[in-house]
Amino acid sequence: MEIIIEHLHKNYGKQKVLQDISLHIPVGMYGLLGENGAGKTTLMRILAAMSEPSAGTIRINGIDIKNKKEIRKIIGYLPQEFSVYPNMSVSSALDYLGILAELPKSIRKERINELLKQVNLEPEKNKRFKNLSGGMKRRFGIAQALLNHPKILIIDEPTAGLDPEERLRFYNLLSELAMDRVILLSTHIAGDIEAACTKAAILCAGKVIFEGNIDSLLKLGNGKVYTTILLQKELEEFKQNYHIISIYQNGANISCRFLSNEAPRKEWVSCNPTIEDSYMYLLSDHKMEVE
Ligand SMILES: Nc1ncnc2c1ncn2[C@@H]1O[C@H](COP(=O)(O)OP(=O)(O)OP(=O)(O)O)[C@@H](O)[C@H]1O
Repeated sequence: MEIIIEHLHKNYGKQKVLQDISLHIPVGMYGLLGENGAGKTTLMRILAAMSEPSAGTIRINGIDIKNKKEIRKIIGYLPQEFSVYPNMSVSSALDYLGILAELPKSIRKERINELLKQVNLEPEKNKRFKNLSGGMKRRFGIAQALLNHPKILIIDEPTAGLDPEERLRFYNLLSELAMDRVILLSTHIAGDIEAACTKAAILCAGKVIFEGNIDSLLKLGNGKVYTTILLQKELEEFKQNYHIISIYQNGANISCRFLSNEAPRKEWVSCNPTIEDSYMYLLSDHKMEVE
């Protein structure tokens, strides 16, 4: 089970939304990280056979992406904005989607009960969709994506709007599902990738600027992250020279976490990078190269 993408390009008119993307996505959870507009949804829609590439090849479990009918049989897709008829109950909405997914009537009821258990929505099965919490709606979204036992699951921004507890529950569910599947999930939150994935790719303005293990992503920030104490009046000038990650006001002083390529100064304290730090470092370094 794998997704192999080679030299993929996608243009919308003159806009080059994806440029020369080559990725190998194996079994397990794989993160696709990037800022708003980086091209994550565009890539996912192409992989879900809902949009056509402008150039390049994609094979999913050896099947060419051009073979849309076969591809759709092995893929489950949860789009960023997923909704069903708001007044339908959870179980009848899943039944309706099961009909659309061409699940035979003889197995539909059993499959839906199985899925409701798997995503922990059984107690909610008679609730109207519109009355589910944000996290429950996302879990419903996973259930509908799993209707056909897909070996590949593509999930766009899974935890947008979820509270930390729901987010954790959602990732635990995905981890279970990733044992024997390819799960590709997109996010603009670096912490999500760290919590859930072993491998990731980072997209910036339609190009892959990193691909590899989370550990090697983390290492990119080594020796680049510092904290220092500034006075309020020093902050503006400091901002001009360094990429600030966070600031914390403490009376007249400001504690500032920032990125630097320079040799450390005595008033700076070196920090171990978080995945967010390394991601910010990679993005700012890439943008400087482009400028
Ligand atoms: N159907 C379309 N027609 C024209 N341009 C599009 C279309 N879909 C996306 N784009 C453009 O492609 C670029 C990438 O959009 P995309 O939705 O793939 O980014 P994203 O990384 O998923 O962003 P977000 O995190 O905000 O969802 C954007 O500039 C967007 O405006």
